[in-house]
Amino acid sequence: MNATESAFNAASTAASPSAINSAITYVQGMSAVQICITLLCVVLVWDQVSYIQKKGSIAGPRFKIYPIIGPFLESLDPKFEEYKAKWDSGALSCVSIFHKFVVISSTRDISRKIFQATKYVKPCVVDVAVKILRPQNWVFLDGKAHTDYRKSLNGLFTRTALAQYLPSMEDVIDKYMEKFVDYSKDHDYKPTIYFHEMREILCALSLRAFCGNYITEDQIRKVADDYYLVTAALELVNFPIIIPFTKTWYGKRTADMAMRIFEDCAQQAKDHIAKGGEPICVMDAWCKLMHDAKNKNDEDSRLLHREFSNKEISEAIFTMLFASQDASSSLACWLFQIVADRPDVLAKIREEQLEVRGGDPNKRVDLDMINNMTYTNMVIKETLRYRPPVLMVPYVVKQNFPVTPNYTAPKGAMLIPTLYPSLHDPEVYENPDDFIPERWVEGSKASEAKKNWLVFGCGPHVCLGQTYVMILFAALIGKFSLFTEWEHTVTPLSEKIKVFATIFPKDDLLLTFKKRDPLTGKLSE
Ligand code: HEM
Repeated sequence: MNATESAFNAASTAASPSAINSAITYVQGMSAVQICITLLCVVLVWDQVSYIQKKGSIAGPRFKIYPIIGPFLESLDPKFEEYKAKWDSGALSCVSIFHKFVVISSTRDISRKIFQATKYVKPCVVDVAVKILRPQNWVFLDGKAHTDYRKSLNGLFTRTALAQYLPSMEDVIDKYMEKFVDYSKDHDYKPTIYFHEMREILCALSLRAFCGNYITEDQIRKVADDYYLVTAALELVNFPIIIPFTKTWYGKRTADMAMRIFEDCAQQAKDHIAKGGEPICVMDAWCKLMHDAKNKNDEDSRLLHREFSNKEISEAIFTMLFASQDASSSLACWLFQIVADRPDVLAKIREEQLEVRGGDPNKRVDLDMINNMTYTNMVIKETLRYRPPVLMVPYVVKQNFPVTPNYTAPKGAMLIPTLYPSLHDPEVYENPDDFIPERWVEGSKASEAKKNWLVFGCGPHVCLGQTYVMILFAALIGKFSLFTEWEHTVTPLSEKIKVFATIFPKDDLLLTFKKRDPLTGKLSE
């Protein structure tokens, strides 16, 4: 240590206690009110300075208009139009709610970069999700642990695996066609809200596909009836501690109930496969993969060498239900509305559906048939583009992330890639706000623009169920088109977007169904 340094240290150690003493004396001279006001001012200034620093050069209010809370009240009732204004305000924009700093990306390339930046980001979940989905759940894994677990699940959603689940899914579709017709009949064929019915059919379809016949009708009804409690508990803004009789408490109770059912189903699937049974659902397929892997030694099989416990399987199945339920219900609502409003589209679907069945409407659905549903598939793709169920996917920044050459997202910030703008990019999709299934013909600009197709995300967390969605919806809309006639009552709110985890028509979808003869088109009551 040199002389100057020792002198400086001596001076500062000597000065510190006296400075502290005078500060203490000053504070002691202040009244309680003065202390509170001073603390409040410090917090307010710190909140604004920290916001301005994190914001840097990106779009967003120059300072927090509502100190501390930011636009918290708006976030309780999110509006599509407000989101859109935010995306239009810049490639990167920000808001700050309480201590959470949120950065939103609205361009295709930045969004893709975020989805793929595993070094810097990981999916962001609300605090209470860890309690409801359980801390050891695979969805909370990151990096290599996540990639390895994903590899063991990917095999459950290949086209070949999905073909095995189709027969039981078709049974559910048949049952619900009758149910919807009866429901409309009970309401004298007057338009009725079908938002809840769509959620129920999708829940029943998922549960049958995931758990096969191990889950009973009563159990399906119970999970389908109560599932909305889980959605409500996992809303972005919710109290992080589970207090009895609050939304989060009901949500956890429902999730625990569903996982108990899934645990029993998992054991039955294990027994079925051990006895040499063929897989007919996701759980069977998982047990079969584990069973077959025992005799193989390639890298992918090694991941399945260990026995996944019933509890673990039940937790993974619950995440699949959780990931699928809202997004699939959103797609169902828009698809039934859009097709009903466009009789020319419905007529073409019907024509194709008869054609792929060789003129026999009662032929059971199989994978070959689905592969030939070119037009039906284009209608589903266009619905997903026109009304993408998931608008944004929240990620959290693990370490300072240079998102662009001019902006680094700070560690701890929420970073949200947006999907909607890429899917309404006029450079790729001419008249992006029009519904045009033909834009998806093979070789077209839209079908070649793979980078814009962000409906299911991209990168290591890309949607596990994307192929399942395309197959399921082709079977679903195909059968309903052949065997039912449904009418949609258009209201001024039908085309407006309501945000409820995913997106839905603002009038909750007014429909009525009648039974239809698939060959003559004759309606019966
Ligand atoms: C129309 C329906 C659906 C849409 C639009 C959709 C969309 C998405 C999106 C945008 C993500 C985030 C991807 C990312 O971060 O890169 C995701 C993840 C996921 N989805 Fe879907 N999804 C749908 C249906 C389903 C279904 C039916 C399943 C059932 C198996 C499912 C299972 C998952 C899972 C497990 C993840 C998390 C994957 C991971 O973290 O590795 N999704 N989905």
